[in-house]
Amino acid sequence: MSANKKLLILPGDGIGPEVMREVRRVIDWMDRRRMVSFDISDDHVGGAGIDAYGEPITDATMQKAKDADAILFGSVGGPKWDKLGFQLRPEIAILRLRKELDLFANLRPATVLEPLVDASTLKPEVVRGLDLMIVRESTGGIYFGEPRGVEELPDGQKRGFDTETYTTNEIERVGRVAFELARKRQNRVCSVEKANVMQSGLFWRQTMTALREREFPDVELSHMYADNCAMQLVRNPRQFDVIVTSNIFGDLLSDLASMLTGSLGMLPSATLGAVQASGKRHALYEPIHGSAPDIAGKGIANPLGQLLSFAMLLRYSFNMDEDAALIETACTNVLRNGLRTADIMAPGSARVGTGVMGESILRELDKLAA
Ligand SMILES: NC(=O)c1ccc[n+]([C@@H]2O[C@H](COP(=O)([O-])OP(=O)(O)OC[C@H]3O[C@@H](n4cnc5c(N)ncnc54)[C@H](O)[C@@H]3O)[C@@H](O)[C@H]2O)c1
Ligand SMILES: CC(C)[C@H](C(=O)O)[C@@H](O)C(=O)O
Ligand SMILES: [Mg+2]
Repeated sequence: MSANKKLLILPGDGIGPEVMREVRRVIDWMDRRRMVSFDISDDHVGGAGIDAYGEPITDATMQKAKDADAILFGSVGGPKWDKLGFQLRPEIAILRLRKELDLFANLRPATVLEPLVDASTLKPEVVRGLDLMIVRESTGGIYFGEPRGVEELPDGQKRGFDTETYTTNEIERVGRVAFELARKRQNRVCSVEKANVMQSGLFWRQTMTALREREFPDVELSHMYADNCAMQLVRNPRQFDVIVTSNIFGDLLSDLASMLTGSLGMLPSATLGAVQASGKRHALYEPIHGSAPDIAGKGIANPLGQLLSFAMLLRYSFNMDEDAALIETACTNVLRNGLRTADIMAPGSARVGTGVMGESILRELDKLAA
């Protein structure tokens, strides 16, 4: 048993708190079994932050995030806060966390669990056995590039603009994460950009090529245009091992990849910073889905993406590989037993809501730990 692991929980909006509740039950279960003892704090962010404090994320919450060993994030946003203007968007909460904690490597694994082979909109023979890792750069690119804004033109029109920028260091540090991950997997990295139309895309390609020659000659590197990559992910997703790409392309391609696994509600993610001199590494874990306003409050959201994000937290921040595997196995077994939330429903399965899915996972954990 290890103690005093500082965990900050930020459930956010919409289905965020609904799926986070199921993680809290798993944490309580682990606590009861004395597997781990977290020093947990939580706070309001996103729309909930605006309602509680007048801003999506306060400096005090940011400080808690900096002090934490790991952050578990739900999801933010929703129609209630849509009209507040650009500076008060709930989404600023997650963007500020990524930027100020320098969480530059967003790992988005897309793994097809065997019981869900039929849940994908693609044919089983296309997705069976898929195990893909998308490494999305998450503190740069068009999300943060300057200049950005809306300006008046002399002819009376307006013009909105954002800027894609990438420096050598920004590309190399996320590239290193991808190459290092590949070494533990099938040793293949596919770097994705649009070098055919974007200066920053060509620079990304050249920088990745030079990095591989210099530091990772043992790893296979290929390059692909982002539009082709979107098509290839649907045509033959198993051709990929690790994909490394920019912030915006990683956002799009990971939503696409989620449907290979059955549902957006299934995909977890880890967003990691650099290992500091003290040995500490800032890290945030969240499902890739949003606050799903269309189903919020109905108790039908799939909690597995959030639970699997917690499993990633145990593995990456606390080296608790066995406990992470226990949760992952419990999730797979519950699906194997035929339980499905609405988003992954299949003929002959039992449709359950968020709470029953969570309870079934606890029962499964009981069995596995017996
Ligand atoms: N990290 C985040 O906090 C995050 C991520 C993505 C979107 N958002 C925000 O969420 C809000 C809604 O965005 P959106 O509708 O484009 O994307 P979304 O991911 O919230 O929902 C897209 C679709 O997937 C479904 N879905 C998502 N998660 C699910 C789950 N766990 N179980 C079952 N179905 C699920 C939704 O019902 C919806 O039909 C926006 O404000 C957006 O900015 C936040
Ligand atoms: C909510 C939004 C800012 C976020 C992003 O675009 O990065 C989301 O879509 C994600 O994938 O985490
Ligand atoms: Mg997204």
